[in-house]
Amino acid sequence: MSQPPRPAPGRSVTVRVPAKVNVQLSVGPRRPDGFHDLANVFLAVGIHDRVTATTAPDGQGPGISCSGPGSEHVPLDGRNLAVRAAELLAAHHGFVPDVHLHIDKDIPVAGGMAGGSADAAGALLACDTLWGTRTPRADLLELCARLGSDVPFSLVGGAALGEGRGERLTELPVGGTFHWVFAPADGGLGTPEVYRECDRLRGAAAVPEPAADPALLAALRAGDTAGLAAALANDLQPAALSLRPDLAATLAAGLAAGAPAGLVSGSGPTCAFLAPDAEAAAGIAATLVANGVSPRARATAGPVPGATTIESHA
Ligand SMILES: C[C@@](CO)(OP(=O)(O)O)[C@H](O)COP(=O)(O)OP(=O)(O)OC[C@H]1O[C@@H](n2ccc(N)nc2=O)[C@H](O)[C@@H]1O
Ligand SMILES: Nc1ncnc2c1ncn2[C@@H]1O[C@H](COP(=O)(O)OP(=O)(O)O)[C@@H](O)[C@H]1O
Repeated sequence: MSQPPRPAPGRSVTVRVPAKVNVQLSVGPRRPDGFHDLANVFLAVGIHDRVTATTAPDGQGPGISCSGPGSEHVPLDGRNLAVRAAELLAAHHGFVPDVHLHIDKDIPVAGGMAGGSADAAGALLACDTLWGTRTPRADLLELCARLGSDVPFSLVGGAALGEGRGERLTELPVGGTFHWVFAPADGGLGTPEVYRECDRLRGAAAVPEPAADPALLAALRAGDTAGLAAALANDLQPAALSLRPDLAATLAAGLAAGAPAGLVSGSGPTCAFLAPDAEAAAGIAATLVANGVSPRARATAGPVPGATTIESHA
């Protein structure tokens, strides 16, 4: 094994990485490998985790710590996707990583907003910058796809259509800013469990191949909130509602508070609502907090950029 370029101890790089909402999640039949082909229209939104990579003493492998809401549910060992990302990047370049990773979480954990994927993409970018390994973008995207289906999008951000498992991205033009309210729920939903429930609910019914909705893509391109509201669709929503029937009341409460449309974000249980503008979004979030439906409801907007270095002392 070769040695990494070794910045002085204590050098650090901080990357911020956005959450996502799936404005369309079209799920095809279960594949022989257990995954499902998707037409997954991702939008990156302004809720971010921060990943800081700091040079650590030799020979210890990656260390990990985590702060912020829900951090007690994040594994602090080799199961952590950020740790796996650092190990994978180091192996790609042929060395053993000596790095400490700190994750400052703001993305709801196990919430259907790709928090773990964000941390993986953030760790890849932070370590690549800290180590000066200058990994080509195409290689970084390939490493992302090995870490998880959603990880490439966390690196890229903006809006994109994910095909295959969701890892094959085509960036999408967006003609404006969309305003959102996110209503996190207590507890999480396991992604594999939600896909399994989707298959169970479908039973023997024929499942069409997944396809992106042209009306939804046109609404994104035009920055047309009403058009996007009419086209929002999530094939995993019936499964998430079957596992968490309480989410139906959250969706109804968001509409009652004035949102033109709402849906479960990805595999859930976070619910997402579109709003006509920033002021309306703030009002809907305040209502959901005040009536106790979602004490952590918050307003934000998208699209926003993918993983971005915000501090470098390397
Ligand atoms: C549902 C989505 C929507 O964007 O995200 P979340 O809402 O959970 O964040 C994604 O498809 C989740 O992507 P990600 O969380 O990266 O999944 P992976 O680690 O690749 O796979 C975890 C498990 O989910 C299932 N899975 C995932 C992707 C896919 N196209 N088909 C699947 O069936 C498989 O059971 C797989 O073993
Ligand atoms: N860095 C990480 N942050 C959050 N969860 C992580 C991380 N690494 C591994 N996990 C695991 O991944 C699971 C899914 O978390 P997350 O990615 O936040 O949700 P989702 O897949 O619903 O978007 C968590 O239950 C946790 O056990």
